[in-house]
Amino acid sequence: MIVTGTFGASPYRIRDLQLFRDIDDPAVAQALADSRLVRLPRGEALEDGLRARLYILLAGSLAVEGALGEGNVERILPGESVGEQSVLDDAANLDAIVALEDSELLVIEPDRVWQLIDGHNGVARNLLRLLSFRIRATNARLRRRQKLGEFYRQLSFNDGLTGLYNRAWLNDALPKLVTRARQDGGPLSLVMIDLDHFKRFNDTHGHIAGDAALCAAAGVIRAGLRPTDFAVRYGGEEMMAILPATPQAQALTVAERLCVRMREAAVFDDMRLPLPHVTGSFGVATLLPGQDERGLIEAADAALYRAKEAGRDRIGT
Ligand SMILES: Nc1nc2c(ncn2[C@@H]2O[C@H](COP(=O)(O)OP(=O)(O)OP(=O)(O)O)[C@@H](O)[C@H]2O)c(=O)[nH]1
Repeated sequence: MIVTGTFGASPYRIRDLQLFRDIDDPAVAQALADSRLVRLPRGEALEDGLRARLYILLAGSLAVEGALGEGNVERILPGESVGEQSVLDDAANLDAIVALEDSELLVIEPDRVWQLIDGHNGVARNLLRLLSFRIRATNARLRRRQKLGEFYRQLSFNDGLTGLYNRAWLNDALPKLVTRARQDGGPLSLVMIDLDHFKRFNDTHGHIAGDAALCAAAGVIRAGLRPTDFAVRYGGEEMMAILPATPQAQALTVAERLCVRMREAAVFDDMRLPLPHVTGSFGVATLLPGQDERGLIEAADAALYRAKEAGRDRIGT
């Protein structure tokens, strides 16, 4: 950063600067006459950015990476200012300010800023307008970020292939569902589902056809549940249906329905040629008093094992 002179000796005029918009008072220009001008070569950072000063860009352009960080860069163009908030609350300016091209800035020391605010209503009004604009812009950015965060959160809870909830979702949601069931004293059932001889299906028809079969099975499960139930891909070719407020007998009916529909579901690969149907084995368990989510999963797993042992394509309890 190189000091190049003073504002009074420069060709710049206050009417071109946002903070002095609509102010045609020679006293304001006079108050700025001995304020320094500095040159910031392209790529260089404003080193004394930690000091509470007001900078007005006269030529060039700046990138300001604000407190929101993470690539949230604001571009400052000639006539615009940075640092006004630091001057007002006398706090360090933590923004990283870098010249995007060779730039020239007017530096106004905090005492001078206050002098201008106290002495000229127009400056105070313009400053309020600038701050209001910044608050609005920051709020809009935060809202966008919040929406994006929610979008990625949803994405991180879904299985990319089948669109069902994934294991991360299960780890987060199942303990809550168990706690709620305990508090309400209502039943909670879980159906563990495993596609039969899926290795053979993959080996015979290829992995892509296997993916299509997984999607078809997921579609059967999703379509066969109530809106209050949850369909999860537990891992590989294992899926799960979580049935809140559902006693064992009703859960068995649901599992039976899914088993029949899976047996009948058409599976297509990319060539749109129908492939052999896949079947599934189902293990049903209902939350017992004192049981936690782990115990519930283990009980459903054990029931699934019994269905496999009994010949597959059926329900185990
Ligand atoms: N196409 C495809 N296959 C998968 C995916 N995830 C797991 N698999 C396959 O699923 C198969 C599971 O095989 P096993 O665990 O031996 O079970 P199985 O052949 O279904 O046998 P049983 O469960 O005893 O009926 C393996 O071949 C895995 O490669 C996937 O995302 N896509």
